[in-house]
Amino acid sequence: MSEPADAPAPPSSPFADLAAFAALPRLAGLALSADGRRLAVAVQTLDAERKKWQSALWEVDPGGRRPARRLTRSAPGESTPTWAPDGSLLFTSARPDPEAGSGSGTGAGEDPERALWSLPAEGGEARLVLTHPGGIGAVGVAADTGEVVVTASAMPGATDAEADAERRERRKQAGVTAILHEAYPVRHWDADLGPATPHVFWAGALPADPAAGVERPAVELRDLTPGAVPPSGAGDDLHLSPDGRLLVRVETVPDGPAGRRDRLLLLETATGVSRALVDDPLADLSAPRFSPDGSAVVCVRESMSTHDDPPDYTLLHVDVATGAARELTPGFDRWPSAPQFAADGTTVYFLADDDGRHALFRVPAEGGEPVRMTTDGAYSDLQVARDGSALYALRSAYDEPPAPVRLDPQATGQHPEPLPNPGTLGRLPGSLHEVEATAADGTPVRSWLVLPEGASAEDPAPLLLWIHGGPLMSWNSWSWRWCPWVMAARGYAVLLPDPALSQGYGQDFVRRGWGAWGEAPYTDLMAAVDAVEQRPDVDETRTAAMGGSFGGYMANWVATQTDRFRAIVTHASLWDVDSFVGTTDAAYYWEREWGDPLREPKRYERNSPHRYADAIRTPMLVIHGDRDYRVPIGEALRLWYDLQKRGVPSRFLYFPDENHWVLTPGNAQVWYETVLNFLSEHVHGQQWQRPELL
Ligand SMILES: CSCC[C@H](NC(C)=O)C(=O)N[C@@H](C)C(=O)N[C@@H](CO)C(=O)O
Repeated sequence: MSEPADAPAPPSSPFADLAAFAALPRLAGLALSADGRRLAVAVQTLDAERKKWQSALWEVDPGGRRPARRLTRSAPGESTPTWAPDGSLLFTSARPDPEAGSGSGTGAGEDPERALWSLPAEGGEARLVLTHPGGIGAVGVAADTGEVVVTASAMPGATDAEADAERRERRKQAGVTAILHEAYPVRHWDADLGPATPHVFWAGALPADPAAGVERPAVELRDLTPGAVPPSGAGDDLHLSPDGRLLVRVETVPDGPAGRRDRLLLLETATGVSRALVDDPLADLSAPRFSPDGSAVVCVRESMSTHDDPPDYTLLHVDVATGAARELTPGFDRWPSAPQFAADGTTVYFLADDDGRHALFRVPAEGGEPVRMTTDGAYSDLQVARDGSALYALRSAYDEPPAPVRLDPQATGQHPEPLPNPGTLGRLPGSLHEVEATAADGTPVRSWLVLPEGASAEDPAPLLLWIHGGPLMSWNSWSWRWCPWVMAARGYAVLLPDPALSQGYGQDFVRRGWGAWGEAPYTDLMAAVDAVEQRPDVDETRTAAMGGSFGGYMANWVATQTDRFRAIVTHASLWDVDSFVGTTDAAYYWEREWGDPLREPKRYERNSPHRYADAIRTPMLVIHGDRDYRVPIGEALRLWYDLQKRGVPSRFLYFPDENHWVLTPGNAQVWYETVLNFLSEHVHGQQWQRPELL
């Protein structure tokens, strides 16, 4: 948690200048080399034209001594860093092959698809390793042998890359982009599913660099999933055993006429023969990881939610030979994720939301009590040193963007050591506090509160309630997309509450809001606002509310229930829950909770904001991207029409080519600019300023 330092705030905080904010480096995707001596991290920065974020790979010293250094550079950028046991660094990139024409498959004059590249251990130029007409997705490397699997989308009926490329070309030449679906679902986030389907391909041992003048041998891809069928295909969630003999992967299978669920498959890489490892009709399985000796797999089991019960998560320890599975975290009242074995296989590390943090835990592989190892912050990309000496991860917090850290594999209560990296920020324009309110039923509701510099009883700050999405999530990590510091730099206090349905407070806290989104989640939010409005440094007469996705649902709901806010911003929001559930990319996910609207209309009638549109008095800013398949654009179109029809002062910021998020720097800047101008108009009573570029 940050407290204001004695030194005055730098006058030119990047959070006060949207262009400078967009230019801050953003870190993601950490990878530790097999010898534990090198870390690679992907760093996004603006491209030369400031039109897109470009990802490059940087090396970070695990010892914390040497400064980070940039390893790769190209206009399309590089991502998915993965070390091979020989010390070479594999990554994916859509950069052109300097040797195009030598049989690499990326022809001159065409935009190449994302391919697999290798940067030699000793440095020098990266070389192109393999391509596929559908582009390379995930990359898996066997820890001991260095053998490689990749995922790539293949056209139906194509038996090799040549046939695949030919089928794509025929569609292109004929001007056909249509997709014929015969099964649900048809879209995912912002991607159309089909006609190509993801497959897993075996690349095996990658050939060593040839001698000068000798042509590089082509890598043959063998399809390990020839039966992958639309719409789901073979996903990216997979892991190779250390000896490369086995692959464990998540397979999505039909669950009823229009439902899907995920099971674990075990596959022999030499033969492609596979068997179900965990196939549970009442649960989704994910995140499988082999033990260091390959005899066991640890994975996440998510029980399928029902009309009455939210999902619950646990870790399974599965014996590879017999398929016998046992729960590793029974009775643990948090939702474990991203499990991994310790170097000696005796312990499993995992992450879980806990009390406004995304903490690192460990549990004995034999089973036992999970132990929380970290105090503050949110961890991801955990890397286990093979000699057991250290753990590495990206750590962020509400007041710190993701950065690499070193952790002790044993200690609890850790404040890990930060490693030199290119993403370190200067001072933030305010301070972060943790606050607690009490709901009407006595349940504690905790929130983060960002206070701008100078907020005091003499000069109280206007308040912005920011509601998180999910809804089964928690405010616990840095967000570039929902950055409260941009608001703090303009003098707003920002309240980030975790109401009923949030993760990290136990199953009963989720259950309080299940199927009743307009009840406890809403009243918890109001309790949190009531409590901070008592503070002398917060101005209870100048308040606004905003949220995205489920948070947008809630912003809409708030608009229908109270006039206490001066303005409401609703991004990618659900308005008519019935139409949302039927048109989102995974309708079956939501119908488990909400029910079929024709047979069980009650929840829809009680909790859908559109039914209470007549009650809205608060000015609203509606924001939506047309390529949002999670919350389809129809929600915003109808909300906007309903507001206009009723004469509610409102504006609609429409992004024709953005998705659920806003992913380009220019659009992200006008997103913040429009939101800030809308707040200035209604919270501060200033003249509306139309952003110059809109
Ligand atoms: C862990 S909560 C479930 C997320 C949910 N998943 C599906 C399959 O729909 C989801 O995407 N919910 C959105 C409506 C939402 O609120 N998304 C949040 C979080 O991803 C957002 O901030 O966009």
